[in-house]
Amino acid sequence: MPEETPVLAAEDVTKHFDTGRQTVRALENVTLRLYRGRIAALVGESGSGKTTLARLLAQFYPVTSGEIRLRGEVVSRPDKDFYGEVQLVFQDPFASLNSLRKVEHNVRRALKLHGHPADDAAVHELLAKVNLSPAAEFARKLPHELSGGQRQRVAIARALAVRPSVLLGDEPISMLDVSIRLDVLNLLARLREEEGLALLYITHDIASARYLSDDIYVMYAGQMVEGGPAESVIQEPKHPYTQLLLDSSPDPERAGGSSAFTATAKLGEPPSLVDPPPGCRFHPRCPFAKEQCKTSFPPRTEFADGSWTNCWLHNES
Ligand SMILES: Nc1ncnc2c1ncn2[C@@H]1O[C@H](COP(=O)(O)OP(=O)(O)OP(=O)(O)O)[C@@H](O)[C@H]1O
Repeated sequence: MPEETPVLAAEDVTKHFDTGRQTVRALENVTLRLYRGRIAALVGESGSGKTTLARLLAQFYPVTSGEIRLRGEVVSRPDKDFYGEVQLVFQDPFASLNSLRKVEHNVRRALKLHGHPADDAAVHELLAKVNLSPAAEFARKLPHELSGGQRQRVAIARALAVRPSVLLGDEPISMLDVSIRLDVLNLLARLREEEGLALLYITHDIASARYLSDDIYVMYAGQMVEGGPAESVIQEPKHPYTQLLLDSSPDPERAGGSSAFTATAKLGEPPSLVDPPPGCRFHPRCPFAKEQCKTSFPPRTEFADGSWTNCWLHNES
């Protein structure tokens, strides 16, 4: 990952939700950095904290500890300028669209809100940018008159209207028909290229992460366990959990194969985050777990290929 200052970063972030009766320890000391013109994928099972991290990055709610930094500066209270830079794209495109108003209204509103020219030409240009053409025709439709993929394109156009430098995509294709998922991924890749956007792509599908991203981050039960250049993480996964994810996602292009998991790959449930296992939260499912793993979370070990992991198997101390 590059040396330059990240556009947006979560630094050593912890998030606990206090629900009154109990505390959900959703994220523990997690760091993730997004760079201009790069796509980072965040992968992990359901409940690993991916959405929570995206929402912290988008400043939907405050961190329990740690920092969110925009171009190196700590963001203490999000304002209009922050949302001019950071936009979220949800799993369900309806979440960010006013379903009672036409596409053009939805896009125009975002343009106006951030002080950009909001005439028809500006609206049509954005629709064309997300491959909705003829733009004038799509502009006059209501969200429910579109297919899921078209609706997600409108949601992306609406996010782009703000001219952000960061786009956070929370499972942006998982509700779409399989046949058009690739189109939307390709659109995101093109926007990264053409607009120099920093992109976060959240998914539980490590194969699509490999397809789209430059960097991959792997999270398990609220702990960040591995990260690095996508090919290093895929071809030489260091953390047993990453190996498990790969083993349960067959990929003919991946060289070799691991591991101690083939027999046990689907066994085990992610732990409770109210009373999570101490140490490395993966240890109850890990066939390589040592005593140390049960008591303390390991420091990061870095590798020559640019990847890193937090795993006692790779730490001599
Ligand atoms: N507002 C909240 N109050 C209490 N607990 C919460 C809240 N938001 C999230 N959690 C809990 O935090 C944990 C992480 O949830 P999160 O939605 O971030 O996971 P995820 O990896 O995005 O999963 P999914 O893929 O299912 O969306 C879960 O145990 C969830 O129940």
